[in-house]
Amino acid sequence: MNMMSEAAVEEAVGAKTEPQPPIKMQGRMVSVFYSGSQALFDVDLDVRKNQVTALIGPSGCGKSTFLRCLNRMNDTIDGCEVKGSITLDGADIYHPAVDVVELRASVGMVFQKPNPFPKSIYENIAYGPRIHGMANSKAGFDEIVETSLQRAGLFDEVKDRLNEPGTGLSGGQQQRLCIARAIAVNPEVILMDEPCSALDPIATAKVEELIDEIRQNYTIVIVTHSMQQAARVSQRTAMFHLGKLVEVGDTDKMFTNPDDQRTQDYITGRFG
Ligand SMILES: Nc1ncnc2c1ncn2[C@@H]1O[C@H](COP(=O)(O)OP(=O)(O)OP(=O)(O)O)[C@@H](O)[C@H]1O
Repeated sequence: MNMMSEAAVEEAVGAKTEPQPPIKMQGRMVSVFYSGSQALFDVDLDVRKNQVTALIGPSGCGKSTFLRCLNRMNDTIDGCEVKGSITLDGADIYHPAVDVVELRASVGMVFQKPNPFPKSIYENIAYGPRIHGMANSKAGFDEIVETSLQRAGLFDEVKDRLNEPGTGLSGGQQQRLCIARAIAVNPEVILMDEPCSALDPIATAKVEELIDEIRQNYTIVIVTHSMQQAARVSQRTAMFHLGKLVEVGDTDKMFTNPDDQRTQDYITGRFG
């Protein structure tokens, strides 16, 4: 019998389904407890490579809690316990042999409030690469600093004041500095917890443009309260409610034709 490959069958019938990018991170049955009180319930969620995945849902639904599981930031919270499994390229990130400092370089994080170190712009970027021994000469670090600032779309604005304090930049510039700092240690995934909530609309637009550009090279997971932002920047959206993952799907579908009534109610502003 003449068997056709799956791709050939799709071509023959004119199927338009785009192949999904490979899975970069995978959460299975992820539950989180704070001092025994359960905040996240059995979450199964895949994060796909070179996509932006948006986590949405009403306040307190567990978005940040799930985000922090992806680079073990919850380890830093007393009384917090994570159950289930989370993998990066198929490897368990909670395995006892995992070096958490290395993990957090591979899975970097950008916070709600820009938090540059109280050091120069240059040192904000060079600090991580120095700890990780990524260069062995001044020229090597100069190159990392320039490339990271370029990638974060900030180099032209700061190239003449690299030795001035990072805290002297505008809020939007500080947030792009924090993105450059995450980029400097060669991450594979960048987690962003409401990265624009402290920024004005123009700075927000710049960071959103930047997110769209850098996803070519990285995988991004973003927590946002802004439905417009989720719709603008993400390819996949995951909706949380009361600690549970309600549904996840292509952003276009989630915002036009979600399967779950709770998603419909949330995106149309009926609750949250
Ligand atoms: N450090 C903590 N200690 C104890 N409980 C916590 C802690 N962080 C979060 N929680 C609880 O876990 C639940 C989920 O919180 P989480 O911050 O993950 O939600 P969220 O969806 O990100 O909320 P928001 O949109 O308001 O930031 C909430 O009930 C919250 O009170």
